[in-house]
Amino acid sequence: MLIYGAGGHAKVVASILSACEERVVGLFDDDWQNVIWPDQCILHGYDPLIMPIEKLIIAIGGNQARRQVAEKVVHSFGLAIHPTALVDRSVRVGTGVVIVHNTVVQAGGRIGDHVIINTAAIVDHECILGNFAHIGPGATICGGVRVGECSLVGAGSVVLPGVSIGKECIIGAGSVVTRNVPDYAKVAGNPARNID
Ligand SMILES: CC(=O)SCCNC(=O)CCNC(=O)[C@H](O)C(C)(C)COP(=O)(O)OP(=O)(O)OC[C@H]1O[C@@H](n2cnc3c(N)ncnc32)[C@H](O)[C@@H]1OP(=O)(O)O
Repeated sequence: MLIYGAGGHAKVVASILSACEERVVGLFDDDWQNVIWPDQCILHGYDPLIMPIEKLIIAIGGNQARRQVAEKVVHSFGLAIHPTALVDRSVRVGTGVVIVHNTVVQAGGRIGDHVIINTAAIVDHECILGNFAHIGPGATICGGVRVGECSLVGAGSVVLPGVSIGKECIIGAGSVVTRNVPDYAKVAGNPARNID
């Protein structure tokens, strides 16, 4: 597997791949000359001609940055799903998705492309997560929730059943989201309110 990015999230992705006994054979980073990476692999700026048939994961936590990289990458995308993640077999998982240690994704879910479901998050039944969404560590997304493209649900937040979060929203860490959230909103607190 190739990974793009060399920060903290990339280390988590490498840990997942290692648990899956999959080797990181190359790492792309825009600042590759300054990258110190513990394992031996090719380090380079993005180049579509390097190992063109190897799959790639964009290991960048920032949603907008991950989307920008996806627009230029020519490689096809892989998946990184930690063996401790419980993903119901009915869940439709997109491409480039990263599902971290000790997560649960319940029946009937749809996970868009390049979504991150971070450590110990719970995504309950029939949730729809848009492309490039990020569910932060320890967040609980109750049943039937929608999270729009490129939105972040901050660490430890709770989203109540059936709530719809628009695109490019930020839900502050530790929030309780009780009502629908419009596109581009930044909300936080219990109950979550606009903080822009
Ligand atoms: C592995 C990983 O690390 S994955 C990382 C996942 N990331 C996260 O969970 C981080 C989520 N980010 C946050 O919670 C941030 O605080 C944000 C994005 C909501 C707000 O950040 P900023 O835009 O910089 O806002 P800022 O810090 O200036 O705060 C604005 C106001 O909102 C309040 N506020 C900020 N965050 C929160 C929060 N999580 N809950 C309640 N209130 C909050 C602040 O106290 C401040 O209130 P005030 O104006 O009365 O003083």
